[in-house]
Amino acid sequence: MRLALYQPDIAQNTGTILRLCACFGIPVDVIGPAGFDMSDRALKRAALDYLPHVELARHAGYETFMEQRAATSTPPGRLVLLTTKAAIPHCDFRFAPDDTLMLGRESAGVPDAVHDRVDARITIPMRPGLRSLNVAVAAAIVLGEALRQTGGYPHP
Ligand SMILES: C[S@@+](CC[C@H](N)C(=O)[O-])C[C@H]1O[C@@H](n2cnc3c(N)ncnc32)[C@H](O)[C@@H]1O
Repeated sequence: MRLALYQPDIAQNTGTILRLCACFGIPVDVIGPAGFDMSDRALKRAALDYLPHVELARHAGYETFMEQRAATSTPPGRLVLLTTKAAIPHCDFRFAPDDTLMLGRESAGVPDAVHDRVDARITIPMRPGLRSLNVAVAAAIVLGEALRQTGGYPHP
């Protein structure tokens, strides 16, 4: 399991997600350009001292991210997009241990060209009329379900 953040624009959210992934041993891909620098104080405040404990890969853009995935010696697994514009509820989706869960940017999600290129799209069901969850909250909800299904929680 991996998490990918598409052009994140709020440092606190990325810091919170990095801490989440440090705790569960989940590698993170940050797909640029991001709306902040990785040395941002707000990111560090949210991630606390967990940053050295997360495996972080940074990519200049979506194309380089996809090229790098294709270049790995083992098949990269599915790219699963979390989006409010999907029909499959995350609880009904069968996760696999090699899935990469991709989250959109806070301001605009992902562009149509990215939306159309992923292997699967899933949504966290919400009450009608409300726009979306915070990206870090969405990451925690889906990562929790994916780890539960795949037996991927750490076994201390
Ligand atoms: C603040 S939301 C983005 C809202 C943006 N206006 C849009 O139209 O996508 C940031 C990201 O959190 C994730 N997210 C938020 N709520 C979600 C939900 N109910 N289901 C799945 N993903 C969600 C998605 O990855 C989304 O791109």
